[in-house]
Amino acid sequence: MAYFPMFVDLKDEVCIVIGGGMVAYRKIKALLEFEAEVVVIAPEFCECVRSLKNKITMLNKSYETTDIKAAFTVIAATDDINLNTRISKECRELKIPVNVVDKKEECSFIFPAYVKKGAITVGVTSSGKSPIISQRIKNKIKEVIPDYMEELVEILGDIRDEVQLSFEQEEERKQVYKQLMELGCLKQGKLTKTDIQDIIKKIKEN
Ligand SMILES: C[C@@]1(CC(=O)O)c2cc3[nH]c(cc4nc(cc5[nH]c(cc(n2)[C@H]1CCC(=O)O)[C@@](C)(CC(=O)O)[C@@H]5CCC(=O)O)C(CC(=O)O)=C4CCC(=O)O)c(CCC(=O)O)c3CC(=O)O
Ligand SMILES: NC(=O)C1=CN([C@@H]2O[C@H](COP(=O)(O)OP(=O)(O)OC[C@H]3O[C@@H](n4cnc5c(N)ncnc54)[C@H](O)[C@@H]3O)[C@@H](O)[C@H]2O)C=CC1
Repeated sequence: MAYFPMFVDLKDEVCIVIGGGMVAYRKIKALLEFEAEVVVIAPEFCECVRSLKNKITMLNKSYETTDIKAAFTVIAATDDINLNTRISKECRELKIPVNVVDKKEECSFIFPAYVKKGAITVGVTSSGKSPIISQRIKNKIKEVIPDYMEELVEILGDIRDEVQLSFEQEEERKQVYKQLMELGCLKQGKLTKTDIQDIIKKIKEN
């Protein structure tokens, strides 16, 4: 059985992390990279979590059921197995997606190992079977995505409306993107306005 990679927009969504140890820290770092609004609840925070104090809200207390009411998602990352199980149950009752760091069966979603380059994200999962293998595959993938892809994806993203308006046929639109992508890779992301207009013109004329 394999898990489906569902990509979620976390920008400004309230993500509540219960627990303030190293595992929580890893999850917090990931959530912050995707611009979530992170609230961390724990009676004790490790040094790493404390170092993020300007980017997160820290509530120095033990978990209570009412804490999760307004959450978009919850991460149960305490070292107390029974508490993690309770948090999972309470989230499920409220239909809040929950991640539980010590029990895959209690998660409604799991974290991937990922590579992020601007808007490009590659996520790897072993569906809970071996995080260390996911980590290894991620490190290999990191080596093969050129840095210029970040810039190129922005350029191609910015012209979508114009291309949509200029070409009626899907096949023509596809040709525009394909040729721009190939030229963009050749020029390591440095596509100019003239490059774009030339390709659009050439395809219009055909
Ligand atoms: C199910 C899941 C739930 C979830 O956390 O979402 C889960 C669960 C558990 N992890 C455990 C252990 C380790 N986890 C890591 C590392 C990562 N774990 C991550 C995700 C996930 N871990 C989800 C499945 C992901 C998948 O399918 O691949 C990553 C990918 C993402 C992240 O953490 O954000 C991140 C790599 C990030 C990166 O490098 O990019 C390492 C390696 C290390 O520490 O360096 C070890 C030690 C080696 C080992 O055990 O393999 C244990 C046993 C704890 C114990 O033994 O006490 C459990 C509990 C269990 O197995 O039930
Ligand atoms: N999913 C993953 O990737 C991994 C998961 N784990 C699991 O994660 C668990 C946590 O690991 P660490 O962060 O290293 O543990 P830790 O002991 O460093 O941190 C636990 C945190 O939980 C907090 N906590 C305890 N009771 C609480 C309560 N009632 N309310 C709120 N917070 C509470 C503590 O104050 C502390 O901040 C481990 O028990 C292990 O089973 C371990 C390795 C990887």
